[in-house]
Amino acid sequence: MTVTTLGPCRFRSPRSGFVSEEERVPANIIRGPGRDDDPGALFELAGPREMLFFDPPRVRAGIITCGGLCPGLNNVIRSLVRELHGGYEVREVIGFRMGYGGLDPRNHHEPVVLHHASVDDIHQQGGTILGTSRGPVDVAAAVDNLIRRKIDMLFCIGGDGTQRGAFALYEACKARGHALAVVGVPKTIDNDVLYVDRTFGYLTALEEARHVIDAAHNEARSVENGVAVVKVMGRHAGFIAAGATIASQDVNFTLVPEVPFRLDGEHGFLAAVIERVRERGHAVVVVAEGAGQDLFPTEPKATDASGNVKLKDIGPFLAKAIGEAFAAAKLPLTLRYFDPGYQIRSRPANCEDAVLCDMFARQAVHAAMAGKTGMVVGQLHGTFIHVPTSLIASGAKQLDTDGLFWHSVLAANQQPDRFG
Ligand SMILES: Nc1ncnc2c1ncn2[C@@H]1O[C@H](COP(=O)(O)OP(=O)(O)O)[C@@H](O)[C@H]1O
Ligand SMILES: O=P(O)(O)OC[C@H]1O[C@](O)(COP(=O)(O)O)[C@@H](O)[C@@H]1O
Ligand SMILES: [Mg+2]
Repeated sequence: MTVTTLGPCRFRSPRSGFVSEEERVPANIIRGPGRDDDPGALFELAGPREMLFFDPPRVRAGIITCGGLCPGLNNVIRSLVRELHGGYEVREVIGFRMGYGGLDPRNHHEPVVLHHASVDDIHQQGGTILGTSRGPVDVAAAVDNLIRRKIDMLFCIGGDGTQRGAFALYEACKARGHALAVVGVPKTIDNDVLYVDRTFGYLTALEEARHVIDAAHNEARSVENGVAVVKVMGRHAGFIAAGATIASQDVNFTLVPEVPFRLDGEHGFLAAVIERVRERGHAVVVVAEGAGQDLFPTEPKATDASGNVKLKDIGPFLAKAIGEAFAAAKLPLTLRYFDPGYQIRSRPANCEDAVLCDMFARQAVHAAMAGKTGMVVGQLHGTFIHVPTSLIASGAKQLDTDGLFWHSVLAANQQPDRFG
């Protein structure tokens, strides 16, 4: 599975610790009885190349952040800038502002020049110093701008949408005969990117979610019949809800998009909450924002500026349903509702995410210098790889409900496999 390269590599790299172009990382590594020996896709190993497509002192690089916030965005920006300037001594690094919209000069988001010193302490801040946005950009105008500014490589830090956008820019540049290395760094706290073991920001999100769950647990167990509902992010995948449940061990119900559930009936979710409260006096519910969407009436679905379906708000819906169920059962209830989504994703990166951000960023620079394009830095089995953008953008990762991770959730919260 080789990624596209802009052309022959004629310049010697100033870096060391080179990896070979021939080294490959298999998608499947488990062998044994009943297992297919097929290694699956073989990905290029990420890392510094001895020979480069670009002559470092002539390089002009661009960086952009798109989509929702995620802990570690500034860490990635910093390490990109430091690797480009410090590792390769490139000519110029430009930060495009406010997401893809900032590539179109008509939007008047003047780019900033990023120096070694200007990114000095940005990794200590949450958010992104460049700004971000959702919504389309005029690709022709964006490419005109990139060509006019003589940008050789563009680092696109973002989720699936950003990587689709990056691919559109790469294709448009190719059609215009401009050799642009477009390299993606996968971002999302949802951790739902294919061919990436763990996206940066995810562990910080778990840590923050756990603090909120601790508070929810304290609130619930300090009153009579206390029920706390915590809604966490996770549009199509329940990795945050599941991971926070395992980390906390105080959650009693975990609802995720991958496992549909029924509210009513003898084996429904509401009966289970009532039973738990009757037995133990309190309950903590963690729900991913994308869970239970089929419980809402089907109607034409609204989308945000990027084309993402706007989800129905499952948190208050569940809280209301729990309130009604307790009233019908004539049980007193003290309900506490927590919605910490923005509080979580705007945090600075924790230690493990900070390490991951640095690693992703530096591999992205090595790839771009070697002229790799239309690709995203991925990670499988703890090893950094090059993944064609088309493959990353072809789908999304979800929880494996037969896997160890989800089984650990069920072991921790003791909820049944299915409600209803
Ligand atoms: N299919 C697509 N083609 C081109 N650009 C896209 C596509 N999908 C999303 N984008 C753009 O990528 C940017 C980020 O997308 P978004 O879905 O908001 O966040 P994320 O990258 O985190 O998934 C937005 O500017 C959006 O318009
Ligand atoms: O930023 P918005 O528009 O409020 O959207 C919230 C969404 O952003 C996220 O935090 C991240 O989504 P993206 O990775 O697509 O940017 C989701 O978990 C959540 O559904
Ligand atoms: Mg997305």
